Amino acid sequence: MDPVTLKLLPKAELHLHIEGTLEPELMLQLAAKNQVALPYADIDEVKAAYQFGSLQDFLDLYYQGMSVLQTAGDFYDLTWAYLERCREEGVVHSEIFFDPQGHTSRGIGVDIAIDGITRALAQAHSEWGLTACLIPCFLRHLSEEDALETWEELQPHLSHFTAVGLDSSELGHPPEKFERVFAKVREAGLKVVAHAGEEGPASYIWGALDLLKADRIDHGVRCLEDAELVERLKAEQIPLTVCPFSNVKLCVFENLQSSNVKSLMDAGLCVTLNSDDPAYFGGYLNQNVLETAAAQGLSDSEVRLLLANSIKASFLPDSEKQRHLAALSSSTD
Ligand code: HPA
Ligand SMILES: [Zn+2]
Repeated sequence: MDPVTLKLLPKAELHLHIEGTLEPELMLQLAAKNQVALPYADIDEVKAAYQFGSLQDFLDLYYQGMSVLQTAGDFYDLTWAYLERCREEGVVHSEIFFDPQGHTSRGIGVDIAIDGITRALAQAHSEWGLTACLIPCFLRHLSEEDALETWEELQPHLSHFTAVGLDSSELGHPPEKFERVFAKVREAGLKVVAHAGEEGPASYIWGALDLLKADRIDHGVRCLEDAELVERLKAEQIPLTVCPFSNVKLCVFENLQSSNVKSLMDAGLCVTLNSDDPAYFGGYLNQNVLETAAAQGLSDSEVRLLLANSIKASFLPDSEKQRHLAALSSSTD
């Protein structure tokens, strides 16, 4: 598919960490403003540091990078820059993760992050009609107790959230560690999403489904190692939010050619493509879609199916889904 056509097609992004949209330029600018010391002299040094051998390598720099975010205005600027990118790329709806514990652990209250992020979301909605959901995630390398405390801190802000997620270091931190806190999340009427089967085994996807009752699986690419799991994901059409550039940068796959996007689609699964942490992984949504389609040999109708899946798998109301799906199917290239 050509880039101009892709830009014009309505699409949703469902796996995007707002802290992972922190471009090196803004990172250095905020570091100078807020007097936060970073181990980089200039933008080239920041970019040169983005060579990751694993998820943990990335996370170490990701948490360091977010330390420059100090004020509500900083969170606003960060979010606004991403939303402008959505406008340019024809993303009509975005479901945005943020990591409360990545901020509270360094003395920045959840209210500061939420204030800045939601101000930018409201402005994009009023200026060009972009819709968004905000999804706080628990950091799985921290304790259950820490997640429970964070859940309490989020209580005054629940009306801003559609779902709660689970992210950070996967291996050694299976979903069962967070069964009780996600029971509270569901009792509060929120949806559940969880990173699973990125670096971790297929059993973590079972855990996310059966114990956390996840509505969607973030990444999930290792599901193909378990035929019974694939049957379950297919039968229930549980969406997978796959992030091709992320998977290559974090060495889950060697390159886009060896990614399993096409195999997941051929297995009848509800696959969506997403950018995860685009400032760190080398590209935003449309570049992920275009380069993955080329590398995997996807036809234009398969690309359209991925975009339709992104709308269907979103947490938008049915009427909004129907509106976007109608616009997608009426646009011909
Ligand atoms: O891809 C990811 N996996 C786990 N945690 C994360 N936090 C930001 N990005 C990621
Ligand atoms: Zn992610």
